[in-house]
Amino acid sequence: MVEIRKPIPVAEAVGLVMEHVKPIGTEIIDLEQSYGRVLAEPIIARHDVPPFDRSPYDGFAIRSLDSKGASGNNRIPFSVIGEIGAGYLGDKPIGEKEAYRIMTGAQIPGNADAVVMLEQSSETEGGFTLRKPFEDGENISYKGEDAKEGELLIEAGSLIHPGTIALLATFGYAQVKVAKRPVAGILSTGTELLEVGDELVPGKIRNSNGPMIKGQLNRMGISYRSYGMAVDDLDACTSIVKQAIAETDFLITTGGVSVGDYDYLPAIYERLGAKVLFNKVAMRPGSVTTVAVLGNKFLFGLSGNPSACFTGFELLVRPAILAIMGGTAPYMPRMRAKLGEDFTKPNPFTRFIRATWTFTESGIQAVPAGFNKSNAVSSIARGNCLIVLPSGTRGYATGDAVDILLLGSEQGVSEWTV
Ligand SMILES: Nc1nc2c(c(=O)[nH]1)N[C@H]1C(S)=C(S)[C@@H](COP(=O)(O)OP(=O)(O)OC[C@H]3O[C@@H](n4cnc5c(N)ncnc54)[C@H](O)[C@@H]3O)O[C@H]1N2
Ligand code: MOO
Ligand SMILES: [Mg+2]
Repeated sequence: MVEIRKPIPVAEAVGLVMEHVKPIGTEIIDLEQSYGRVLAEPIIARHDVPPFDRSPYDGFAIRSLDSKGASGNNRIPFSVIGEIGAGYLGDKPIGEKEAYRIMTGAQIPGNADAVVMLEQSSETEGGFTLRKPFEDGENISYKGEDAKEGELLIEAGSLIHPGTIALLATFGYAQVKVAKRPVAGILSTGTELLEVGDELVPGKIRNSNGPMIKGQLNRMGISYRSYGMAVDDLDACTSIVKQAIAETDFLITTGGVSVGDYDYLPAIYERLGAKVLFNKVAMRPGSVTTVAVLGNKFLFGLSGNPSACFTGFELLVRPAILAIMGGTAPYMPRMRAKLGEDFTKPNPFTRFIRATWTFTESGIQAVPAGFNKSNAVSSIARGNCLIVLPSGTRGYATGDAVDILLLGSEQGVSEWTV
């Protein structure tokens, strides 16, 4: 008798996975290796930025009071007493109608309080003239205007991107405390599978899920151990899964999770004593996506169907990995878009359609990326988002407003909204 599985809503599946996340701990690494890692400490300004009043332009540092009354008809002459390039200091105080020639980034000297851009001056022998008055503070970039010492700038749990690295470098973090990265195990199951380099033979197909999952992990900077491909044999698969979960922090398997005669993952979870969180999700593709937990490790049983496998990874595995690393924005960003094509099929489950979003005159439009069944591989090679069509309606028409989830985005969001 075939097992009848009870589908749970996608949000519930995501919630169950997130409830079982165990943080992986932290380590200290070189700043230059930190791209893509999750910050394990907040960034608090160690000093003011900029650390001194400085010139935002190439020009002349003056005392504003000396420019009072300047106009086209009343040009005021200044004499230049020295030059300050960025990195140098002006040591003499500025006297009446005196100025330093100053370059962008240089510290404002003693009693100067304004900067005249080179373009705002007419150079003369030994100096320049002004044709407009300057205010106290005009063209000064003030100490602390960007960040004040002690200010909380970035929270722990944020993903380190190139801008974060710039901020850390500004405060002298040659090393930074980040979350450790879990190591994934990957196993593709299926007697029908050939290696990528093999010639096709009748009844067989090449393993595309294994390489795809590696790509999805690479995109996140997560390393993995590959356990290759396993034929559908319960004993052999059980021992590979056992070994894999002992050697890695979590295991992703593809295939063998449905109700077929050779779908052995459910039996393997039972043999290992793993707790199955769910084995049916009200989504398509990926309804058979199964997640189990053994000790503090996840066993992600992704579908063998390529589109379902891809979607299961993005919706359930990716946020779990980010949360294991303490990431506080683990979900794909969402936008509203106009559907670019009719989608008339009824929707018993929430549908995730691989699509391309573009910006058009009438706003953001999302067009499905072609053949969209669970077993499709062509459409996963196209597109940049997933259209979300909630269940329980009769269909969708061109122009309907829909949610889309952005794929491949470095920055995530903290709330699951589908
Ligand atoms: N009686 C039922 N049959 C099926 C159901 C169901 O509810 N009742 N669910 C269907 C759904 S939905 C999906 S999705 C698939 C899931 O199947 P499995 O996860 O068990 O995966 P397999 O049976 O191993 O393979 C399915 C399909 O995918 C191909 N495949 C597998 N591995 C790979 C790989 N590494 N690279 C490329 N393609 C792969 C495999 O050859 C099959 O065509 O079950 C439905 N059936
Ligand atoms: O798990 Mo399936 O992808 O819904 O066709
Ligand atoms: Mg199957």
